[in-house]
Amino acid sequence: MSNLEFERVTVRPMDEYNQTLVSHVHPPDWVNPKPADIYDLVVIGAGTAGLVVAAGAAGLDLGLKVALIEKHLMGGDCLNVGCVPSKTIIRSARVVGELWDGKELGINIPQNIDIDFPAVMERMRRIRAGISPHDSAARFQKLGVDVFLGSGRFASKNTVEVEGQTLRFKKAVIATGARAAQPGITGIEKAGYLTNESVFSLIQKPERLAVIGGGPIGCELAQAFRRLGSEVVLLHRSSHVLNKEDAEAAEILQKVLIKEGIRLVLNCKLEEVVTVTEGKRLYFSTNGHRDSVTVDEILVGAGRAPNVEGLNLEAVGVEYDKQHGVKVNDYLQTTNPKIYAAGDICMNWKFTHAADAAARIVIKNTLFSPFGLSRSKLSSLVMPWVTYTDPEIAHVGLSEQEAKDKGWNIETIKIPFSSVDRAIADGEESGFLKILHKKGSDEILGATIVARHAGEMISEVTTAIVGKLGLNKLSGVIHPYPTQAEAIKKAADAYRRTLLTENTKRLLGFLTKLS
Ligand SMILES: Cc1cc2nc3c(=O)[nH]c(=O)nc-3n(C[C@H](O)[C@H](O)[C@H](O)COP(=O)(O)OP(=O)(O)OC[C@H]3O[C@@H](n4cnc5c(N)ncnc54)[C@H](O)[C@@H]3O)c2cc1C
Ligand SMILES: NC(=O)c1ccc[n+]([C@@H]2O[C@H](COP(=O)([O-])OP(=O)(O)OC[C@H]3O[C@@H](n4cnc5c(N)ncnc54)[C@H](O)[C@@H]3O)[C@@H](O)[C@H]2O)c1
Repeated sequence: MSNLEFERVTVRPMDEYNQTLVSHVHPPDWVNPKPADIYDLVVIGAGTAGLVVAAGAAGLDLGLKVALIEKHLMGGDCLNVGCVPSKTIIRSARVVGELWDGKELGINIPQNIDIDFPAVMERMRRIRAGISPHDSAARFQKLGVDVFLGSGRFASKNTVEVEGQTLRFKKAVIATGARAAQPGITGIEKAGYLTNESVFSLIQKPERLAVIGGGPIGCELAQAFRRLGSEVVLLHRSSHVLNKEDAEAAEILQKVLIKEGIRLVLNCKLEEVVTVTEGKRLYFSTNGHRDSVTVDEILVGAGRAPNVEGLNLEAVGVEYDKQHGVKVNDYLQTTNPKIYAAGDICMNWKFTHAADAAARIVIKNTLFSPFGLSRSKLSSLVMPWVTYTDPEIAHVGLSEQEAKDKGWNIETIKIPFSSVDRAIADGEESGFLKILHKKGSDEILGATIVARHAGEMISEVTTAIVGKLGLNKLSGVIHPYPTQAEAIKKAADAYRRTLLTENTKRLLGFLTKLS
């Protein structure tokens, strides 16, 4: 790649922090190495999935030759325009949420909280730059990976081209991720809008912000911007936000969003966006009523589009579609048996930890499963996820609806946090824990937690599912008092109480009287 092309890689604003970020994840003076004769693995895309595959394969010290190709910023969405910047500004926004609760907790807070939006964003840029050495070109080079900066494209059944060089591979991995899907609303392209790729470059707070899409991106960022001082309208197509979550959980979050001053429009059909002197005007209808709202900025979080373009997948027999991405089997193998895929490019679970877990499967299946023996399967993963709103909504395993759809006989135990002492002390009683188990058995099938730190709690349930620890075992686990995680023990105890039939109760009563 020529230096001129490198210079075009910028992350706005190009302050000292973003310069540091770029110097790590797309160094301007990087010189692509001379390719090896043949690579055991060529990985296209250096987001979480690609990085984990490359580091895992090269880091084993088995002398494997691994090439990693990245066209933009190593670290992909997670580091640059996803988890890291979003969670960093959510942290600042949480302070405001805490202050708003101050009066209830006996602390009088001044009417006007002074929010320094530029400082919030600068802190985010500083922290992101500070984390970036972990995903840097230099670190991967040290690990023994040949890092190529440029756009990767299959040239033949066993070669990939990057910046005029040809890399021969034994196996290849597509880890090119996804980007914000275009919303397809009349006039929106002309009016202009932000996505996750541009919103973290803001240095001034938008006074009025419309967020399109009430998925994880929309909900997390709508709440963060509201708390950081923007007037926010959240426009969502369905009857509740976070479609993939338990409706009761979403309902709790919706109440909080509304209480915090977000205008929430559900069942929203966006019709048109027009630029007027006052700003960007969005016309929409909801439950048969036409309405409009005028804002300074529009943020779109309306799903993802897989990065399948420009890879020349047809030439290597890799099937894909533009909505769901690269087609893979349970072993993450594409329709070309030598080519695998991992992460957002091919999976419904679009999470960093899912990309990481998939990358580990790919390492195993490409390098350590001779003749296809002992391959790992995607379907064997137990996948938790968390939406980092306040309260957080965490989930693992099956939902009630999925269990019903499968025709499974299930029981649900629900523990409201209003019955958990620590949550009461914290003034955080509105959430709940729901655990699903097989009817007539203590086997846990899934759980949803709505709580300020639900994300920290869900791993206990995940561990129980993975380790096949049923509710009987969890009931014997001592949970420190007072913690919100006691809700899990309460659920386990509640299950054990269901084992007490009238006869056993009578027998126990009788034995107690005798002793
Ligand atoms: C705002 C936001 C917040 C999020 N928050 C969370 C969170 O809190 N927790 C969580 O688990 N997940 C979160 N996610 C999701 C998470 O970021 C993704 O699931 C994860 O980054 C997927 O990793 P990946 O490696 O599959 O793809 P990506 O991270 O998208 O990486 C793909 C890489 O491939 C490169 N590439 C594409 N085409 C080519 C090519 N032809 N040649 C070379 N390189 C190419 C791209 O430039 C990119 O760097 C969030 C996402 C967003 C947008
Ligand atoms: N905490 C996390 O783990 C986290 C955070 C952010 C993003 N992510 C990942 O990123 C992915 C993308 O997030 P997302 O929120 O963009 O996608 P999403 O698909 O989960 O949600 C987008 C929502 O927007 C709605 N929508 C689409 N077009 C619309 C329109 N024109 N008007 C109104 N509503 C519309 C959809 O019905 C959908 O429910 C997610 O799948 C998630 O896995 C994860």
